[in-house]
Amino acid sequence: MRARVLVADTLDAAGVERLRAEPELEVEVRTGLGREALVEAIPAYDGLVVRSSTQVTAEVLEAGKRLRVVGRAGVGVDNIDVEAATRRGVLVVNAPEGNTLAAAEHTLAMLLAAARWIPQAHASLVRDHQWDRKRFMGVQLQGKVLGVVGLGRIGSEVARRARALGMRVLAYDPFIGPERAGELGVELRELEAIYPEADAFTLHTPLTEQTRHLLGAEAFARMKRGVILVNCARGGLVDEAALLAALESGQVRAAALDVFEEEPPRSSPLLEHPHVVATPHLGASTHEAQLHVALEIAEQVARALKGEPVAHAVNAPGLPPELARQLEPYVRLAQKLGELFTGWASGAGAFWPRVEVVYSGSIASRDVRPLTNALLVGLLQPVLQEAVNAVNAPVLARQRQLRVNEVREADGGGPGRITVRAGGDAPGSEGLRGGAEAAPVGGRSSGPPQVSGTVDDAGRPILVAVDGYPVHVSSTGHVLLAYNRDQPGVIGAVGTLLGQSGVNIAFMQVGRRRPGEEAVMVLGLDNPIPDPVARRLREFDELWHVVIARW
Ligand SMILES: NC(=O)c1ccc[n+]([C@@H]2O[C@H](COP(=O)([O-])OP(=O)(O)OC[C@H]3O[C@@H](n4cnc5c(N)ncnc54)[C@H](O)[C@@H]3O)[C@@H](O)[C@H]2O)c1
Ligand SMILES: O=C(O)[C@H](O)COP(=O)(O)O
Repeated sequence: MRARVLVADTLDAAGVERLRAEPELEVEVRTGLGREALVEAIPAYDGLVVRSSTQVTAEVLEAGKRLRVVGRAGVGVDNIDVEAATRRGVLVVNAPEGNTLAAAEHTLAMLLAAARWIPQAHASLVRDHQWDRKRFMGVQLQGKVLGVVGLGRIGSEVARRARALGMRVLAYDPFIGPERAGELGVELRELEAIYPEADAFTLHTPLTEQTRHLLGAEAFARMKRGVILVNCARGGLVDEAALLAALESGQVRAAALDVFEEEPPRSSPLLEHPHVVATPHLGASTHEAQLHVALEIAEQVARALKGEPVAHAVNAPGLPPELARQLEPYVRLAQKLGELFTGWASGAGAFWPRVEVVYSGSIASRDVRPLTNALLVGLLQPVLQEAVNAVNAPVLARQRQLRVNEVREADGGGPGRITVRAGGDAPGSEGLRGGAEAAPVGGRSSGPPQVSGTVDDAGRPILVAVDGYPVHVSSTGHVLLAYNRDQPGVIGAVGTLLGQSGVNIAFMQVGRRRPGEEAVMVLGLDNPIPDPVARRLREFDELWHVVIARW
C-alpha cells in the first residue's frame, strides 16, 4: 500500500511535485482544515506537512494512528507538540535553512520601516492624501546599537546586515561562543547588560518555555527610553500587554511586529497603535524561501517514509547525509544485535536492565548516537507491543529503566565492530530496581550474554561472536542458538530431530574454545522451528540455553 501524505498548509507547488514524484507516495493538499477536521482526517495519513498555521496537537497525533512523520516547511516547531510526537514515535522534521535570508531581510525591512515611520507616512500620503513632512521624523541607524537576542541562523544574518549599516551589534545568546560572535563582528553580552545600551532590539530565538515572555514590563523598564523593538521570531517572546504599555508611555518608541501571541491577532490593541508597524507573519514569504523550504521538507518527508535517514530531525539524532550513508549498515547491524541480544538474554528467562555497547574499529570515532538508538529499538521491540523506532526508543527505555552504556575502543582502523553485552555501569545512573547492581532478573547458566557483529563489504550485517565464541553468520533468517557439550553425536541428534520435523538446516556453525568442552552452536534454518520441536530440543541433556531467534 502506498504511504499517504497530507499537505495541510500552503506549500510551494515544487514541494508538492517533489512528493508526487515518489511512486510509493500518495499526496493530498487540503489546506485550512480546522482542528476537528484535521483530527477526523489524520488517521488516513502516514505523513503530514505543515507550516506555522496548522496546530499539530497531542490530540492530532493521538488520532494519527498511522502517522510516521510530521514535516514542518520552515523553522519554528512551536505549533507541533514535539513531546507528544516523540512519545508516539512520530518523527518531526523541519527545514531550518531555507528561509533564513528571507527572515533576516524582513527583519531589516521592519527595522528601517520603524526607524523612518514608512508605513505610517505611506498611509498618510496615499490613504489620507496628506503631504506631512514634519510628523514623520525618523532616527538614523548608522552609529546606533542593535541588541540581537538569539545569534543563530537568522540572528547572525541580521547582525551582518546591521554591521553593514554601520550599527554596533551587541548579542545575547547563551549557546554561542565568543569565536562565532567575533567572526560576525558582534560583542556578546548578558541580556541585562544590553538593555541600557541598545537603541533597537531584535529577537531571534525559538519560542520555548524558557523564552516565553522573554521581554516583559521589567525588561522594557530597563531599556533605553525611545528604544525600537523588532520581533520577527515568535509573538510569545514578548508580553504584548507590557509592550502596549511601554509604547503608550513612550518607553518604546516603535514596535515592528511580524508575529503575534495569537495568530491572526484578533482585535489586538497593538494593531491600532500609531507607533506599531505590522505584517502578517511574512518573514519567510519570499518566492525563494518558499521554494527552498518546500523542496527541503518534501525531500525529508519522502526519505523518512522510505525509512532513510534525514538531515533535520527535530526529535531524533540527525546526521549530515554523507555520514548517515556511511553509518547506515551499522545502524542495521546495531538493531539486529539488539534483537538478538534480547532473544539470547531472555532465553534463560533473564532480563538485563543494564547493557553495555562497545564500538570498535572504524566506527569508534564516529557519532554513534544513531547506532545506540537503533540498538535500543532492537532491544525493546521484541518485548513491547507498541511500535518502537529511533524516535521513541530512548523514551521507552527510560520508562523501563533500561540503560545502555556506550564504550568506545580506540579506533585501530579496520571495519567497525559492535559488541552488546550485559552489565556495564551507566554513568550517572541511579541504582536500578531499588538500587541493586546491574544484574539479571531470572537465571542463566552460561554467564552474561554477549553478541558481536560487523558488516561486510556489501554492507550486510555479520554475526561474529556469541558470548565470546567466534561464529560467522552472514545470511539472514531464522537461527537456532544453543550451548552444547562438544562431544560426538550431539550435532547429529539435533540435525536428525530438525530433519524429521521438516526443518531444513541452511548452515551450521560451532564456536568452541577447546575440544570436549562447552561450545556455542548456531544453526541457520530455512523455516521456523515448530514449538513442540523447540520443546524437545530444550529437553536434550547435552544442549542448554536453546534460543530461536532471527538474524
Ligand atoms: N517571521 C518568520 O516568518 C520567521 C521565519 C523564520 C524563522 N522564524 C523564527 O525565528 C527564530 C529563529 O530562527 P533561526 O533559524 O535563527 O533559529 P536558530 O535555531 O538558528 O537560532 C536560534 C538561536 O536562539 C538561541 N537561543 C535559544 N534559547 C535562547 C535564549 N533563551 N536566549 C537567547 N538565545 C537563545 C539559540 O542558541 C540559537 O542560536 C525562530 O523562532 C523561528 O521560528 C520566523
Ligand atoms: O518558523 C518559521 O519558519 C517561520 O515562522 C515561517 O512560518 P511560515 O512557514 O508559516 O511562513
